[in-house]
Amino acid sequence: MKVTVIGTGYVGLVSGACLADVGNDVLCLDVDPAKIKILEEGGIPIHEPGLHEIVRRNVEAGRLSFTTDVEKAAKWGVTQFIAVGTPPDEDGSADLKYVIAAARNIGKHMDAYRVIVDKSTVPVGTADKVRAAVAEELAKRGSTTEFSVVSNPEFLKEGAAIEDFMRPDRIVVGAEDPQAIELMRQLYAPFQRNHDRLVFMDVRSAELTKYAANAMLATRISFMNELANLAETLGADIELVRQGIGSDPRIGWHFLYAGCGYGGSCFPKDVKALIRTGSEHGHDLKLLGAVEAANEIQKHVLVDKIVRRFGEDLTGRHFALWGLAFKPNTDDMRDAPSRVIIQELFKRGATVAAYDPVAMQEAERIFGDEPRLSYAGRPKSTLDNADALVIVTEWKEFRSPDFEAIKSRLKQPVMFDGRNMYDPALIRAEGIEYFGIGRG
Ligand SMILES: NC(=O)c1ccc[n+]([C@@H]2O[C@H](COP(=O)([O-])OP(=O)(O)OC[C@H]3O[C@@H](n4cnc5c(N)ncnc54)[C@H](O)[C@@H]3O)[C@@H](O)[C@H]2O)c1
Ligand SMILES: O=c1ccn([C@@H]2O[C@H](COP(=O)(O)OP(=O)(O)O[C@H]3O[C@H](CO)[C@@H](O)[C@H](O)[C@H]3O)[C@@H](O)[C@H]2O)c(=O)[nH]1
Repeated sequence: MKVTVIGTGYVGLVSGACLADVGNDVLCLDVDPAKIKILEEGGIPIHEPGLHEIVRRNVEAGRLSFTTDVEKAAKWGVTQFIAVGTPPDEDGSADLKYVIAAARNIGKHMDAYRVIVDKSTVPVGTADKVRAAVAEELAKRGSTTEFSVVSNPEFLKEGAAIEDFMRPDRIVVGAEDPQAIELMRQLYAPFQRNHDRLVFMDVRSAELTKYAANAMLATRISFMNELANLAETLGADIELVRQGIGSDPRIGWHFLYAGCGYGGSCFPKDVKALIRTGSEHGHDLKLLGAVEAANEIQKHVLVDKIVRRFGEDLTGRHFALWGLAFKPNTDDMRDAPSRVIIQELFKRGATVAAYDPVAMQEAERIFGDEPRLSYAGRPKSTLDNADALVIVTEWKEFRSPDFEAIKSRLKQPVMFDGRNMYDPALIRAEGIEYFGIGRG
């Protein structure tokens, strides 16, 4: 099938590459010429494990190409995936300007039946807006070309995006037009391993399903974070509590890790957008308001611990910080807790030496030539003259650190572990003063 994917970010590029990998002819469009140039030259604008290889393979096979030409893109695929960003607007609602611009470009140039697939995370009712925008552009040029609009939200996680796309738990498709349903069934047939993963529903339910999933996951995390803070005061260990409740299949093991807050490009913005959708329709989603508020508090928990240990005024203090990305295996720092932690340390007069396996370039872009922030090529090199080590992202390479180096190179052996990577008893036995999240 000829497929167009609009937007070559984390979702668009992964979707385009995976759809090409199962034999489709995919054209990826982006309005950012710099991104397309990188892709055309064989590079990858983002860090996502396995993505480079799959892109390279499909470009070489002639199944995957890139363009900034909106007309070519609209005329290419019978399915047109919209996978552009939907960042929060000032009022918290999802800003649909990129989605609508993409839809208009399709309407301006399409010359045959098209299935327009909303893959971006968009509020309920967006398919109607996309349909109206396309219809308006067609009407302007007197075209009666037919089209369908389908909702097909994406559930991939950064860092595991290829695996998630290739072996999805479910593929949600909101569609009403039988021709569009059949096309989506054909397109996704190669991704259905041993059972049917396609869940067909009406468009509005599909749009809401995406927000429901993210809001539920964010709720679990905020619940565990609040409980961790309570556990700490009560002298209980949240890690043991996690093990105690996760074994109940009604609760399950996933997404129960307390930490220094959830970040990324999805949970914060999607929780906000769902709250906003609720209020627009007369529903005060109190639970989600609390989820969001608890997460804001949680992003400050590590600095609160640092202040309790070193005092409110951190002038002259220097901290080693491991992990800048919002989670491991990505260079994404959108809404990353590290950003809040670093700013809060600066505010109190401290300086920071940071290490991250892949996100340091992104941090340089965000912080510019900030003199209070330096970067090290290795985790150990951040430790020299630092008052304490602060761990913000649970990269695998931090799992078995060199405790001797931590003890000898820090001014005093103090560790703040924002992801509960270590057993407090073992770290303390090493002679390191240890502060985790909710560890009794
Ligand atoms: N990142 C994730 O893990 C993830 C997972 C599931 C769903 N989503 C959702 O998918 C959507 C995309 O997210 P992302 O992280 O891939 O975004 P991103 O910011 O990484 O990429 C979006 C891309 O779209 C391009 N773009 C914007 N307007 C365009 C237009 N009119 N035509 C062509 N290209 C255009 C931008 O230049 C950019 O390259 C969002 O709605 C997001 O909520 C993201
Ligand atoms: O037990 C947990 C699990 C995650 N997190 C944090 O939660 C955030 C989000 O993590 P994760 O969900 O793994 O990453 P994303 O790539 O943001 O993926 C989420 O958001 C995507 C975009 O909508 C969805 O497609 C995915 O299904 C959904 O998991 C990160 O800051 C994690 O550190 C915790 O604090 N505790």
